[in-house]
This record gives sequence, structure tokens and C-alpha cells, in this order.
Amino acid sequence: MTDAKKQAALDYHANPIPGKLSIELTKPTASAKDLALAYSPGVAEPCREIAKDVENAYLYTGKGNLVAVISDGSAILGLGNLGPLASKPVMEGKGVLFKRFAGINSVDLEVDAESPQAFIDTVARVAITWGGINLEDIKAPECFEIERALVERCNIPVFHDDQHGTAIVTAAGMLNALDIAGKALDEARIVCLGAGAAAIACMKLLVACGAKAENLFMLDRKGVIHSGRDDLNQYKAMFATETDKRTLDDAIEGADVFLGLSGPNLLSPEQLKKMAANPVVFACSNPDPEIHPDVANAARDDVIMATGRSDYPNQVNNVLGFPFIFRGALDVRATAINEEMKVAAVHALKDLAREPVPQYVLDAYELDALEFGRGYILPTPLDARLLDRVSAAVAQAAVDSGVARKPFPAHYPLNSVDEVYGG
Ligand SMILES: NC(=O)C1=CN([C@@H]2O[C@H](COP(=O)(O)OP(=O)(O)OC[C@H]3O[C@@H](n4cnc5c(N)ncnc54)[C@H](OP(=O)(O)O)[C@@H]3O)[C@@H](O)[C@H]2O)C=CC1
Ligand SMILES: CC(=O)C(=O)O
Ligand SMILES: [Mg+2]
Repeated sequence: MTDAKKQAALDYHANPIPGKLSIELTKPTASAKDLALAYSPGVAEPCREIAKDVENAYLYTGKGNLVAVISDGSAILGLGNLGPLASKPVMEGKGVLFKRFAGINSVDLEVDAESPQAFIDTVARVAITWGGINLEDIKAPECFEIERALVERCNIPVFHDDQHGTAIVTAAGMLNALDIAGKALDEARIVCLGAGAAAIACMKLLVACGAKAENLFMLDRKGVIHSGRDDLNQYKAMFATETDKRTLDDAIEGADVFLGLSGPNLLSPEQLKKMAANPVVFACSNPDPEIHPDVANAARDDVIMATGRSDYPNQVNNVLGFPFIFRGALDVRATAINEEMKVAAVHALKDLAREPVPQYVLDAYELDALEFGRGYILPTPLDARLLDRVSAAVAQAAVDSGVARKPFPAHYPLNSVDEVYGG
């Protein structure tokens, strides 16, 4: 970013008041009578009802439309471990996206925990407060055990966005991009740079969608993850291949796909030139991709290029997933976000990209035209149809797979966030 853009970003966060979120009141408070309902003595009545039946918390408090965005700051975007407080702008940012795109209220919680177990215990003790938990920017491998333990201990959806949100959006974009390239997922040779939270989940979901394990190379800081290595954790070991390739230079030769979930500027133009025809490059590291789109497009004119950023075409970013996945899950009061719900979200996203783009989206991106193809493999976050398409698909999958505690919402389809509480 230029110095001017960096200053603009700081000004945006600082002015007119610090931060990006505020809390609003939903009930009248103008009179003494109002206060007697909102607080003492009236507030005692819902307390008594919830004590009789915990389900009443959904009726008398904001729990059912409230998601906690929780981080320990150990893997903030691609910036690394900057600690919990430095993660707050990102967590507030996720809250902005929850509210703006799905009408979901959120609180951000930055936890200064001395160990994964301390983090788990802290979150588990306060989990009853919310309708769902979105774990964010927690590094691998700790994130896997943290999510597993919290799923087990909480009876609300617990979802590590960097794993599953990213994997859902990546899989949808990948299916479309390969289709445009004239290639099939089950034949594509895929190189994944990064072997952390996002990378492991993306590769697992791509395999579930049809990618062949023998066509995958995953790399971490030490190079290709192969079966001769004795320094692999159990999550990386699942992707260890029998190969003599050791470096990105070796693995990238003839590859159909490069998926970057690692750090900035790690794929060179020379390496991109070694890929097969019509290469698909998802350089998803934020804020700076593994290869800048301008550099990639200059290196070859047949590349199908995506990044995690909002300021270039083809944004492959979990913002296309988590707001709507939680919307659908909350609206059927799902106890979990399971594989069926994730796959339903993949297909809803993939299919929406093939429909004509509304004029307001073109206006928002200052474009004359946008249609399914190399420069448009996924809907943009500003496409209001995401709210209904993805949420409805997720809600239906929750009902069909038996994790919903309420039927498919009668107030769907959702045309806007103004409709999320029904009529
Ligand atoms: N576009 C999107 O929607 C999303 C993008 N991301 C991006 O993905 C990246 C990883 O995030 P996340 O998985 O949460 O973080 P993790 O800390 O869990 O994983 C980071 C991984 O990147 C690897 N890595 C870092 N530097 C290098 C390098 N120089 N060469 C090879 N591998 C490297 C690490 O290797 P090692 O294991 O050896 O340490 C590790 O496997 C970030 O840049 C983040 O912004 C994440 C989520 C969503
Ligand atoms: C987008 C996101 O969640 C990340 O880069 O970590
Ligand atoms: Mg993240």
C-alpha cells in the first residue's frame, strides 16, 4: 500500500470515533415506565423464565442473533503472532461483516491465554452467552485442538473461520476456476503453499470435493511435505506424499493450481511461468498475496488470478462464507456446522457466480460489465443475493442432516438484512 492508503486506513479506523462497531438499543427507554421494564423490576421476569427453561434465553435476550468473534492473535491475517490486542481491528472487522452482510450482532473477544487449554477453558466458561462462536486467526496446529475441544464442550455452533470459511470459499472458487480453465478437479495437479489452519482445511475440503491426494503437494517453511520427513505434526502428516520433490521450484513445475495460504511474495514470476497452461493461482495471503496480481498478469496472460483482497478481481476470502453460514445455522438453531452444511455453502456460492450480476454490484465496483469467466469466478461480497442463497442452503442442510433444533425458517427467502427477524 502507498503511504497515502496506509494513512487512509488509519484515519478510517480512528474517525469520527475510534473503532468500527457500536451497540444500539432495541427497546424504548424514554420514560420511567420504560426503565421499569428494561431494568428493575421488569428485568426479573425474563430472568425467572430463563431459570425455568434455558431455551427462553432465545426469546428474551439477544443470544439467538449474537456471535462471538474470538482470537488469541496468534495468526493475524498473514501478519503472524502479534498478540491478542493487535488482533482487535480484525475481530471488529469480522463483526462489521457479520452485521453488514447478515444482520448478525457480534462481540469480539481477544483472549490472552497462556496455553491452548487456558484458551479453551476461558471460552467454554462463557459460551452460553452467545448463539455461536467464530474462532479467528488462531495458528496451527493449536487451532485444531482448540476447535475440537470447544465443539465438544459447547452446544452452539463453533466454527474456525480460517479453516472452514476459507475452505468453503476456496472450494467454490476452485471448482469454477478449473471449469473455466477446461480442467477437472480430480485431474488437477495442486500445489498448496502453507500447511496451517487455512491450508489444511482447504486441502481436506478439496479432496472431499474430488481432488486426488496423489495430485497434491503441500509445502511449509521447510519445503515439500513428504513421507521422508520426521518433523511433521499429525495434520501435516495427512498430506505427506511419496516424492523426490523438495522445494516450491520442484513442485510448481507443470502444476495446474497454486493455492497460497502462507505469506507475502513467496511465488515468483519465474515459478508461475513453470506452471501448466491456464494456471489457476489463488494467492490468498492477507494483506499481501503470495504473488501480486499485477506481477502475475505481467508474467503470463493465461493465468486465472485470485487474491483475498477487496481491491482486485476474484476475491477468494472467507467474507463470502462466515456471515451467511452463521445466518443459516442460527436461524434453525443448529447445534453445529457440519460437513453437509459446508458442502451446501460451496455449491450455493459456486452456482451464484454463474448468474447475471445485478447493476448495483457493477456500480459498487465501478464496472460496466461482469460475467462468469476468468475475471469473475465468485460473487462479490456486495452481492445481496448471498444472504438468501447461502443462508438458505446452509439452513436446509442443517435440517436435512439432523442438527437443526428448529424447522427451515418460515420467513425465508431473505431479501435483505432488515428481514432477519422475520415479519
Ligand atoms: N483469503 C482468505 O480468506 C484467507 C487467507 N488466509 C491467509 O492464509 C495465511 C495463513 O493463515 P493461517 O492458516 O490462519 O495461519 P497459520 O499460522 O495456521 O499457518 C501459516 C502457514 O503458512 C506457512 N508459511 C508461512 N511462511 C511461509 C513460507 N515463507 N514458506 C512456506 N510456508 C510458509 C507456515 O509454515 P510452518 O507450518 O512451517 O510454520 C504455516 O504452515 C495468512 O496469510 C492468511 O491471511 C487465511 C484465512 C483466510
Ligand atoms: C481473511 C482472513 O480471515 C485471514 O486472512 O485471516
Ligand atoms: Mg482470519
